[in-house]
Amino acid sequence: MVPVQLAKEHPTSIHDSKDSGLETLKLGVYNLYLERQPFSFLEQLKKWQSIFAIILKVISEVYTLAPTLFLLHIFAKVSKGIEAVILLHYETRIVQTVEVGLLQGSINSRALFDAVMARLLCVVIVGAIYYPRERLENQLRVRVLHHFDEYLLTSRLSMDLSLIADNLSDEHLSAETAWSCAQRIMSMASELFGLISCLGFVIHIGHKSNYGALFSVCCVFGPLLRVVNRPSLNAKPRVIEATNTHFLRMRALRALSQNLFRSDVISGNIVQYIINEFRRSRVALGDTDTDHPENIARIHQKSWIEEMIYDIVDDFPTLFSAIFALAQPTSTVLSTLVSLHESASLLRRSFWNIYWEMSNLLSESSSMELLYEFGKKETKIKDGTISYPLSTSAPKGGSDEGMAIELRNVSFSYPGNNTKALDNVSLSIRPGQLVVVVGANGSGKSTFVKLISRLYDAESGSVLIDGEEIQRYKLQSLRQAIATLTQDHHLYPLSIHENIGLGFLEAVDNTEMIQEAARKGCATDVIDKLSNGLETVLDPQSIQYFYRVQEGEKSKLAEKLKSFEKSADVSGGERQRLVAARTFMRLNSGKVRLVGVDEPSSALDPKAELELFDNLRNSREAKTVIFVTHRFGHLTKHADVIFCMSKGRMTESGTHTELMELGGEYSKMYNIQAKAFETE
Ligand SMILES: Nc1ncnc2c1ncn2[C@@H]1O[C@H](COP(=O)(O)OP(=O)(O)OP(=O)(O)O)[C@@H](O)[C@H]1O
Repeated sequence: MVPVQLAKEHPTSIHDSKDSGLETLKLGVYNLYLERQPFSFLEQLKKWQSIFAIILKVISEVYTLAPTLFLLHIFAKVSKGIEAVILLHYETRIVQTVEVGLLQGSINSRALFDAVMARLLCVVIVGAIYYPRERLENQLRVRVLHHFDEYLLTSRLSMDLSLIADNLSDEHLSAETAWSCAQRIMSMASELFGLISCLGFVIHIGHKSNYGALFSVCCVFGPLLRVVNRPSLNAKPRVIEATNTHFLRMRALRALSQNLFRSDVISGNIVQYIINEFRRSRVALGDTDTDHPENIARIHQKSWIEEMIYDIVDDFPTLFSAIFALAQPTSTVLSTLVSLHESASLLRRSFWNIYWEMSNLLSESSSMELLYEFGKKETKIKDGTISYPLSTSAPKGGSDEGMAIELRNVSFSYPGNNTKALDNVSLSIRPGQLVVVVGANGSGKSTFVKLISRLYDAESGSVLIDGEEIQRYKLQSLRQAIATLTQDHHLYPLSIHENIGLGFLEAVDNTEMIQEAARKGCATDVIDKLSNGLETVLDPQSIQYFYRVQEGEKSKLAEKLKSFEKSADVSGGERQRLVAARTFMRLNSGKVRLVGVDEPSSALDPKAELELFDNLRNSREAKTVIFVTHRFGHLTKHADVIFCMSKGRMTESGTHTELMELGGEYSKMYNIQAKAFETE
C-alpha cells in the first residue's frame, strides 16, 4: 500500500527552477521542461532553413504522387482563401450603391442588380469549387496515406533489434503525420492568400484617403502584440513528464479495470482493494490539475491587465473609423465604415489563422523531419560480403555435417542495460554436435543463441562461423542456414497454411510439405479441430462493428451480425506446436546447418514435448543443434556437450557424466530436479 501524502503546494502552482540549462514549469501533475537558450539569429536562420527544406520536400513528394490532384487542390484552397474578400467586395458595392441612392433620392437599380448578381455568381462559383474540393482532398489524402504507410512499413521492417530498442519514440509516427503536414502547408497557402487579398482590399478602400495601410496596421496591431508578448508554448520544443505519484497510481489502478486483467482481478478478489486505493489516491491528489500542461499554462499565464490592454488595442480600428468619418465626411462614408469594420475582423481572423497554422506547421514539420530521418536510419547489424556456406565441397572451417561455431572472449550487453548479458565467453562447437545450454534465469543462454543468429553483434570478442568472422557473411545466406525455435516466435495474423509455409518461402504453397511439417511439430490434431483447417486465420485483422443492433434481436441486421465469422482460438501449447511446425518446414529448405531451440516448450504437455524434441533430434542430419533448456533429462543425457552458464559467464562444459562427476553448478541443478522424482 502506498502511504498517502496530501498535496502541500498549490495544485496548479507554476514556478521556475533553473538547473542544467532547463527551465522547469510545474503545471498540475506535470513537469514541463523548456530549453533556456539565448536568442541566436544564426540558430533561428538554420531552424527556418531546415523547416523550409522539409516543407519543400513534402510539397514535391505530394506533387509527384498526384500532380493534377495536388494542383487542383491547391487551386481550390487558394480560392477558398480569397473567397471572403471577394464576397466583401461585392457587399461593399451593394451598400455603396444603396447609400448613394438614398442620398440622391433614387437608387441606381442597374448598378445594384449588377453588384447583387456578381456576388451571387461568386457564391455559386465558390460553392461549385467547394464540393469537388472535398472529394479531391479525400483522393489526395488516400494517395498520401497509402504512400507513407508503405514507406513506414519498409523502414520499420528494415530495422534490427538494437535499432528498435534505441528508437521507441518513433512508434507514434504514422502516415497521418505526413498527411497532416501536407494539409497544414496547403492551409497555410490558403490563409496567406486570404491575408494578402484582405490587405489589398483594405488598402483599396482607404485608397482615396491614403489611410488603407495605416488602417491595416491598426487591425493587426492587437493580435501582433499578443503574439510577440506571449509566444505560445505550442511553438516551443519541450519535454513533459507526469510526476505526481497519486495521479500515476490512479492511472495504474484504472488500467486494472481493463479486460486484460479481468480474470486476475476477479479471481484475486481485489476489486474492493482497487476501488479503495483509487479513492485514497484521488483524495491525496486533491484539486491538482490533470489537464494538458499546455492548457494549464494558457489559463495561468494570463494577466487581466494585459488582457485589458489587448482588448483596448483591439478597438483601435473602430476608433480609426470614427476619426476617418469625421475627417472625410464623403457621400459614401457609411458604406466605407461598414467595409472597414468588416475587413478589420476579416484581417484579424486571417492573422490569427496564419499564426495558428504557422505554430502547427512548426510542430508538424518537426514530426515530418523525424519521419524522414526514420527511413534513413542505418541498421546496426551490417551486411557481410561472402555467402554462407563458403563452398559446399570444401568449407573453410566447416563440414557438410553442420555449422562450426566458436566464441572468443565474447561480451555483450543489451541497449539500455549496463549489466553484461554475456561476459567474456569463449567456447567451441564442432559441426553436427548436439549442444545443450543450461543455467539459471538471466544467465545469458538466449543471448548466446541471438548472437549466433546475428540478431545482435557482440560488443567485444569474436563469433566465428566455420572459421570466419560472423560479420563477414551475407546476412541473408547466414540466416537461411539457421533455423530457430524460441519463445519469441509467434503466430502471424495470417492463415495457418502461411504460418507454417513461410518457414520455407519457396514452398509456401506446398500443402503436402506443410502437413508433414505440422505432423513433426505435433500440430496435426490442432489443425484438424479448426473448421477451416489450414486456411484458418487465428488473429484476423478484420474490422467489424455495429451500431444500435442487438445480437439477440430479430432483424436482418442482427442476422448479418451473427453471420460475421467469430475468430477461432487455440491454447498456448497448441500455438507452440504450430510455431514449431514452421521450424520443421524450414528444415525442408536443405540449407539449414544450425538449429537453435530456445525453451519453446513451456506450454507443451510432457508427451508433446518429448515428441517435439525427438523429432528435432531426428532431423539432426548435417546440422549442428543447440538446445537451451531448464529441464534436465533425456536432452542433457543425449548431448555431445553441455554448457552451463551463470551470470553471463560460461562456468562449466562437458558431457552429462563429466559434469555430474565435477559436482559443480550443473550437478546441483540436476539434483534439485531429480529429487522431485525420488520416492521417500
Ligand atoms: N531485450 C533485452 N533488453 C535488455 N536486457 C535484456 C534483454 N534481454 C535480456 N536481457 C538481460 O540480459 C541478461 C541475459 O538474458 P537472457 O535472456 O540471455 O537470459 P536467459 O539465461 O536466457 O534467461 P531465461 O532462463 O530466463 O530465459 C538478463 O540479465 C536479462 O535481464
